[in-house]
Amino acid sequence: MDSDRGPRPESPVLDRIVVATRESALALWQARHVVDRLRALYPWMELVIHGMTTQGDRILETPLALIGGKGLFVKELEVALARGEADIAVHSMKDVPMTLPEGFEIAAITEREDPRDAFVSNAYASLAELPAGAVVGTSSLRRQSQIKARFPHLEVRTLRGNVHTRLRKLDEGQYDAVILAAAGLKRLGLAARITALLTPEQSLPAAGQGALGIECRAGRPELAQLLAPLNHAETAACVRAERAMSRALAGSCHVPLGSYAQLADGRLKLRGFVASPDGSSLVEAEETGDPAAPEALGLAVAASLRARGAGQILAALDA
Ligand SMILES: NCc1[nH]cc(CCC(=O)O)c1CC(=O)O
Repeated sequence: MDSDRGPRPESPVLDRIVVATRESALALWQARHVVDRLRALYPWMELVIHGMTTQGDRILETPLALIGGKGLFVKELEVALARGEADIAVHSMKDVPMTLPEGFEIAAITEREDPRDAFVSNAYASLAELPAGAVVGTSSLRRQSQIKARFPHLEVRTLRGNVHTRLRKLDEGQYDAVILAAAGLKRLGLAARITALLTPEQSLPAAGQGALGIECRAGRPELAQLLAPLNHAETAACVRAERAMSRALAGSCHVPLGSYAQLADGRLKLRGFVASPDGSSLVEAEETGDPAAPEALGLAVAASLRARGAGQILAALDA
């Protein structure tokens, strides 16, 4: 029973996968990327993209931290999975809450694109060159706290919307510079807009930045098995360490924190920071551990941060 999609197994358990995605240009790129990879692996498979608008896309002016966080980009896609309207959802791992709701799993984490933050400006070459009072656009507490701690003479202003909207607001002159994820710009063919890449010392990335996660309902082993080849083991180890650190510090987008792991010489190195939103307090820590036990490393860095005063910063946020 060969179809025009090429040879297929005698009796496939699954011959159609519906992919739920948001409809921003970046989300669609990410969904198509996963579809292309699945098509290369399973040419006989029918692959359907199911575009959806989420709360996070509808509420555009308010900083996400004030309206329920980045989970707003994920929840509606999970409802589609729960209802059986879609089989998988493709997310930027940095938008995925640190604890998934019961009944869902991340079946694969794809190879990381550039995890760094990018400085984008039409007039200045780098953060260091911005004059006192220059206006930098970002709505991420993580980026804001680091800029305020390291470049206290700059003014940080809210910037929301999808990648194209943010660049338009820069080009209209509303900001002297904006900070965006390099991964998003590169995926959208906008790498030429990157004025400078920020080093991890200037702006430590968010947990999971640059990696995609493929989510499905738990308890679908036949689906999980089809997705497994898309998992990139090194990226997954890094992202698991980063997320464990963030989770241990009650990570959400209400908390300015960053977490960034790298593999080198068979060891996993994880750096993290926690800061107050205005950057007046910022603590950093770094530990090295076994890539086979990434969560343990995440917990170790969280403990180091607490030993350096992260607990007080977190307590002040709750107050
Ligand atoms: N918060 C929105 C978001 N989620 C993921 C990315 C970029 C791609 C990625 O990190 O995988 C972006 C845009 C940005 O932060 O500039």
